[in-house]
Amino acid sequence: MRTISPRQEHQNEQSHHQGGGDIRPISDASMSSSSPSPSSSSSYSTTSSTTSSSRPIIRTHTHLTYSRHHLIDVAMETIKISERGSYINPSGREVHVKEDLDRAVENSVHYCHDFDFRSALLEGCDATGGHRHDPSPQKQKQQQQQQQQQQQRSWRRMRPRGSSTDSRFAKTSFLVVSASWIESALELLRAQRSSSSDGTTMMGGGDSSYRVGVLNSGSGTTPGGRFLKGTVSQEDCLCRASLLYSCISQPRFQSEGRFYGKNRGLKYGTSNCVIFSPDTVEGKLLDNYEKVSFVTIPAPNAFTTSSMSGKEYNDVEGGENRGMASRNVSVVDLSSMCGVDAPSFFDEKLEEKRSALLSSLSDRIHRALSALALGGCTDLVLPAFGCGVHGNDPSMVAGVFREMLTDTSQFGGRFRTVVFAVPPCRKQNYQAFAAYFQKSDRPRPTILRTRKRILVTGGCGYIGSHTLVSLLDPSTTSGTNVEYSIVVVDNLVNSSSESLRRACDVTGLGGGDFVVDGDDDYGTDDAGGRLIFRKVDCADPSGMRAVFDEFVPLGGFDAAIHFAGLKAVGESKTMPLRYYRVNIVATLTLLDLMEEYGCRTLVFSSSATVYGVSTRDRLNENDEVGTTITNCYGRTKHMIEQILRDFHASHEVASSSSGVGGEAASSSSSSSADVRDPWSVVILRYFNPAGAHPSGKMGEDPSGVPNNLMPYVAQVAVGRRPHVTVFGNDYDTPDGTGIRDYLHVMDLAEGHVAALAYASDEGCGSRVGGTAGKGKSGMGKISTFNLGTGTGYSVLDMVNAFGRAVGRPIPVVVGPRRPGDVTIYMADPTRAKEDMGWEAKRDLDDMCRDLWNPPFDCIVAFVAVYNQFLLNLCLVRRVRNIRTVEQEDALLWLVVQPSLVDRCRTISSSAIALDSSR
Ligand SMILES: O=c1ccn([C@@H]2O[C@H](COP(=O)(O)OP(=O)(O)O[C@H]3O[C@H](CO)[C@H](O)[C@H](O)[C@H]3O)[C@@H](O)[C@H]2O)c(=O)[nH]1
Repeated sequence: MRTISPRQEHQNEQSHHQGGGDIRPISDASMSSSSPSPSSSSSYSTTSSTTSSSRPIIRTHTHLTYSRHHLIDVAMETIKISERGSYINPSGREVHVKEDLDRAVENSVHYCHDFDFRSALLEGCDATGGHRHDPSPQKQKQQQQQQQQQQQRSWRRMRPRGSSTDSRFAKTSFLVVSASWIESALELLRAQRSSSSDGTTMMGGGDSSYRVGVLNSGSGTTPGGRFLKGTVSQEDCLCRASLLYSCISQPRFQSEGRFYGKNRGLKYGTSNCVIFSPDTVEGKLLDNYEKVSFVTIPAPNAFTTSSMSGKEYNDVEGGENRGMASRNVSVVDLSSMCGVDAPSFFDEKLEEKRSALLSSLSDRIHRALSALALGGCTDLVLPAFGCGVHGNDPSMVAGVFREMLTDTSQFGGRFRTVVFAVPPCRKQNYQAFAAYFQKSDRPRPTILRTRKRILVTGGCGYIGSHTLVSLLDPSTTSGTNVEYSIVVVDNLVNSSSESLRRACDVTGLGGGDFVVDGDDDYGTDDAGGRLIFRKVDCADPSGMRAVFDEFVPLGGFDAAIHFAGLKAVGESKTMPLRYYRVNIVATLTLLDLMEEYGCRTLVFSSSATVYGVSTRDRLNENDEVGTTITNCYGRTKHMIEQILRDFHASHEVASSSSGVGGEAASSSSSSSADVRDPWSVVILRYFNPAGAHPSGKMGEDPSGVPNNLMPYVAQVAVGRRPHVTVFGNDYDTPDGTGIRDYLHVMDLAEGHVAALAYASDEGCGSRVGGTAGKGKSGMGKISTFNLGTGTGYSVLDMVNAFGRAVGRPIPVVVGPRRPGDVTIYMADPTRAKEDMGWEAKRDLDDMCRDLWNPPFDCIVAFVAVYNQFLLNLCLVRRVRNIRTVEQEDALLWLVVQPSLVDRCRTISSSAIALDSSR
């Protein structure tokens, strides 16, 4: 169990926690300098203000969420690499970094708070690194001369051939990317290198004279922030992924008056001292490491201003901001960047504080850019400086950067490419920077994908886990502007978190590391984790509250998909109270918390069973529901639909009575929220889901005897059961057996993506999973959709189709009708197609083929059991040595199915080969 609540954890980290992003484990294959495979990466969120065809394309890998322990291990390994001076690369070769690392450490420069960057830039040299505290003028002069000579030597070594600090480019090329900083730096290096080698040119010409510099929004008091403690601020991530820590943690930066010494001596805030670390060894486990320069300076902290006056802030925030105007640092016009919030800032005191913050921000950004320019950096990777837990307004920060970097400004043309890298989880930061670095006469970004965080209850089950695949798969959501990160809550009563690992596996998102289990002290997904798991019962208010609380600092949830609940029709008849308690209470708990935390978009997993015993062949959403339902499970679904309608209606009443002026509605808790967002609810009535993910790695795994037809048929096909009992062949249908609307589970999964887009007004529902639709918006509404194909198949159709997929007939025995079964149950799916643009794409053969595709891992597991069995036979010659039910079950499979044994043998050998190659 967690020993510290995520909220506490977040608060504890606030002083150094910058907003995450570059979790880049030392062993992460994506560190490799080779191009990422399409399945493990996605290119997105690239906004450029130039039309240059040769601009670097930043590809961003999926961001993984790692346990804090893992991150600490990575940090320790980084330290060891620094000490050892070498590392073993992925090919097993020892790569020596010592020489370059020593040089980077030695050449790291400290600029004191009064170092005059402006003059240094004008002179085109870096001067001395600035020592303010020299005791005598004579000694100071002597020291300066010495240092100048030393620096000149250093710069001669470091400065790229053919360039000087005052070299200028025709134009700076800007990019805003949803990616991590190191990743962006690596891509810049690759892009520059390829533009040099293939003869095409970057802005300003492609040659080898480039140096990539990264702005590190660092801790003022502790080198590397808390990277040794496994946290995920920008600095933490940079220090794990490079050898920057060795450069900034040197004792000479700790002494009084120097960077850390100076900052530690301040009562409030941080100073504007700067450390420039040239050509720091970066990318520890790349085949060959790269060299990137870093400038380290703390970002001003917006929260500091709330506890003091603007004057105080100016005075104490390093104490160096006084007199900034006299150093002629350009301060951006405040009114131009106040956006919609502007009026609230014109409170006199707030205005004063904001002005002070802006001054400090301008000063620090100026100093950071100056240090990078003096250091000969031609291409920059910049963060949303201080826009994480330091609370700076991203529009303000982007505005300051623009003021300093664009064409006519001070650094206009000073750099060749400037990449603003914003971790995917920081969509507001991304949008602010995209807005500032995209002018109307320049092409709009073709894709501006934002990340939405979705809470999925019951996500480990059959339909839930397949839906995760669709939500995570870029090809499913390619028609939308969004990308999803998912938090799954599930009590695992009837499922396993293994399905999440499989979901990650089939989407190429990183296997087991991707899943964060609730039983350990793991970090949050501040770095943009795509799939997080919390083992929580949806009906447990405190457990669920902890999950909502945990994600508040990260922006909370944009929507929820509610799968959690019990679903066995037969069981529900024998334990009705359990069904009512679990299904209804879980929903009420979820709704309460969604309301409280302002998450107002819900997709609910209902069932066609709510239509009850209908006499209509094709059911549409306006048909009567509820009156003829034959089991408690179905009634819980119907009741929840009713609850959702009542709940939604109550908000419509509240918002209409609150009026434009936001007059109080009846309930105080809802009235404040009602003027913000309307509730959008989509109820999905599933018909008969069947099939599995085509990879064969996922599927339905019912415990005990399957209730539904297709899982039962599958067990007969593998010899686990002798035959299928057909429940009645005297129905009024062509072959006498019942007809149902069977739907491929991946079509059903895509129906949820469409529903989410529809409910959230993403305007792209028409492209998700189906053909042309109108893509209407369901925002603010409650809508109900049938998810079915509109085509019916009889029991015998299904059994025969499966027999075709398997390659032999499936034995059937005709039995009596099953009580409660109806003759025909088919969907009229027109509304889903017209409103959400969704329709089923897969047919009966797809369903049977994918269901038959046996899970690879499962076969390998059986091979292991089979081998164990043979061993036992040899040793003891008694079958009794097979000890577990699973072993007996597996043995039964293997004995009954010799063909499967053969397949197992074949696959077994390739599995061994696979293992040894890893
Ligand atoms: O061993 C079996 C199992 C089923 N059937 C027949 O196969 C058809 C499908 O039966 P399922 O149990 O697979 O599915 P149902 O249509 O009965 O019910 C399913 O679909 C419903 C909506 O159509 C509800 O969602 C319900 O919860 C869900 O179990 C029926 O004619 C049934 O009589 C057999 O002949 N033999």
